[in-house]
Amino acid sequence: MANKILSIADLEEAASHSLSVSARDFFNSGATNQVTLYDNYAAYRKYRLLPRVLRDVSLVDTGISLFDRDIEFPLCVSPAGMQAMAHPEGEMATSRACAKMGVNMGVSSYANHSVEEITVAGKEVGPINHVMQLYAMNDKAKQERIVRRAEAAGCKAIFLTADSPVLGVRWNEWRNGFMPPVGLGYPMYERTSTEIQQQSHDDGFSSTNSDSHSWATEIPWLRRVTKMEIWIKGVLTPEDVETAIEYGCDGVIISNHGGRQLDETPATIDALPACVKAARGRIKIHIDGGIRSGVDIFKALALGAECCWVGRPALWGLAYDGQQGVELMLRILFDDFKRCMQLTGCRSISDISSASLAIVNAYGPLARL
Ligand SMILES: Cc1cc2nc3c(=O)[nH]c(=O)nc-3n(C[C@H](O)[C@H](O)[C@H](O)COP(=O)(O)O)c2cc1C
Ligand SMILES: CCCCCCCCCCC(=O)C(=O)O
Repeated sequence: MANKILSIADLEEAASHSLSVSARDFFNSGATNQVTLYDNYAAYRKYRLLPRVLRDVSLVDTGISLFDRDIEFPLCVSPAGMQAMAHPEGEMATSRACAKMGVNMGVSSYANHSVEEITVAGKEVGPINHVMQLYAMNDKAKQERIVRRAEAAGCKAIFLTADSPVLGVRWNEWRNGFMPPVGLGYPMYERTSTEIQQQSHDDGFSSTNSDSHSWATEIPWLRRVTKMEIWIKGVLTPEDVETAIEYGCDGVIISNHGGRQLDETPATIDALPACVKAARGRIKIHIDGGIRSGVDIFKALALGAECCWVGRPALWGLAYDGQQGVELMLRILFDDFKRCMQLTGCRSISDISSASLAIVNAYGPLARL
């Protein structure tokens, strides 16, 4: 079965056969008109690779160091909620697959398994670092419990999701009357399945989530309650990179939540260069959104990202074949990335730069960056 899946597009297609329409649309869709969802992927297509030839690429080092540990290649799995809707083992299977393939994982606050279960599952397979995704919440005592549980479970960072004061407009959820399947809870939110079923998805989010969040309320508060690194997930502008630096944050994820929050925000690969320029090396810059091949990872690094994250590909892997499906997804991206490095003449991550990229110009020859 596995040998028919050669690309992330193959995996998406295969996954769609094992998901209900409502679950598939929940995972795959973006907000309103799906403009950003599409752009995230399409924007990568305007770059072309400029290979340097006759270089010895027999030994290629794809690794980077992240949270004081080497990972196999510059890719991790983004926090995404409700993974047990894709496979009963949900986030535990994702964690095991990430550990097996030597990459890190983000744990969503809306995970169907607890951070304790997820971290243990991964660590039983091999070395792995986790980060805990967090929303600003109305109930600060509960928010603090999530942070403390994550730290006690060994998470290395908080990824504070900053793009979601309210949920994005998701027509698919309204059309399908989306509800998580009966039996699935949100243990980090201390919500049982029975409680979840009593509210619409949208109402559930707005009842727990704080829309009065701000840099001044969230970051100093987080610094007081944890020693973990603090990263801001959902940054798209150089101005917010600067603010993250002012507040002493450790990193930012250039992200538009996979096109699920505000539609018609820029593709993340288009937002990246100005953010990298503003950062001037003072804060770590990672990226997610629309990354579907090793070539996309290479392009993001060439434009200045230190590491990439993928959301939906892991969900498709899970839906296709649980832990093995997520491993397959990571293997496809690893093999493609390594091959791309070899074919562009890069022996290590530090060899990857904008010199390897050109931009398609509709009116003339390719333009060098
Ligand atoms: C089904 C689903 C659930 C998600 N849940 C969360 C979440 O709970 N918290 C969060 O910060 N981001 C969440 N995200 C966004 C991802 O972390 C990530 O930013 C996005 O999926 C990256 O885009 P990609 O799916 O194109 O790779 C979710 C994404 C999906 C598809
Ligand atoms: C406590 C009940 C809340 C129910 C709302 C869950 C919303 C999950 C949002 C996950 C996410 O970020 C996404 O993109 O989807």
